[in-house]
Amino acid sequence: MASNGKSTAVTRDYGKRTAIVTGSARGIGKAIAIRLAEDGFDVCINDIAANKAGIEEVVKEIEALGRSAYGHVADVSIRSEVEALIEASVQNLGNLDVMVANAGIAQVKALLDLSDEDVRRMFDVNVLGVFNCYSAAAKQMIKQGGGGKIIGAASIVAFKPFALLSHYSASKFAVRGFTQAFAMELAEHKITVNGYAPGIVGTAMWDLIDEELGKKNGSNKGETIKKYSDDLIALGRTSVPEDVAKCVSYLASPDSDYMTGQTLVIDGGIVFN
Ligand SMILES: NC(=O)C1=CN([C@@H]2O[C@H](COP(=O)(O)OP(=O)(O)OC[C@H]3O[C@@H](n4cnc5c(N)ncnc54)[C@H](O)[C@@H]3O)[C@@H](O)[C@H]2O)C=CC1
Ligand SMILES: CC(=O)C(C)=O
Repeated sequence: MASNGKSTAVTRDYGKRTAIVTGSARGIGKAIAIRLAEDGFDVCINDIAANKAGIEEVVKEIEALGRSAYGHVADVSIRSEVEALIEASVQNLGNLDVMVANAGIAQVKALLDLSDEDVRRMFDVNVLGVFNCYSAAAKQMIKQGGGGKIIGAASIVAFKPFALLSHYSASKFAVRGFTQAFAMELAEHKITVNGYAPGIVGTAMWDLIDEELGKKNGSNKGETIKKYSDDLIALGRTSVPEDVAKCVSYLASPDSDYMTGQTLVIDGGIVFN
């Protein structure tokens, strides 16, 4: 309170900070990258080669906010590409403070129809991809010696699977498991590791899920996501990527310094733990 009795705004300057967000050419990753830039981070935008144009657009949007941005194509399922991503980000933007392992894929298929290749691909991207990001980021942060924050994309299906999304759900359970295990082993290096668990977010991923579930239950485009949202979400609307970005902003900020090993549900009220 100022001496004239009026409250004064608290401004916090955390100095130069950088973050990498994987799978950030679109969707939730893009919203996280933009939110972190608004929070004062310089941001490395990563995605696969097919989304190079998206990477370039997000880089421009962040630069227009007055922050530095650097775009780098890499497939998170390949360890050497993740190592090169981190090295290039450090070279272009400076030391790594926050790694957001956001990239992921989904597939709608009945459990008994899944091939080895379906399961392998899902785990390569969603589990090995997160493991590669967590572990390569941790090594970089330990080398830097100043701690850091590692954050990964889980889902509400990491708590309770959705039918026809079984191998996807299992991959997100594994993300939650790795998040807890990495948190235990990295605490001594002052690195926190947390996850975020969105619910039903209107992105390209749910366009695909809506279309595939619709084919199975005879619904038109847009009807399945509407029905799931109406039936399941207490707050009564489908999530937007910015809902998730606000949660990740907290996990990336010093406000979450005393939290580690947690996976925060941000779903408008579907799963109640
Ligand atoms: N949309 C939703 O309702 C929910 C999404 N999630 C998770 O949030 C994360 C982001 O999802 P969305 O933005 O909805 O998906 P999206 O499909 O719109 O975006 C995912 C991005 O990751 C990229 N990507 C895929 N494989 C990659 C790889 N091997 N290497 C690098 N980048 C890769 C894609 O090219 C894409 O740009 C995912 O991990 C997803 O599983 C979790 C819960 C709900
Ligand atoms: C895609 C996803 O994780 C959900 C819960 O919809």
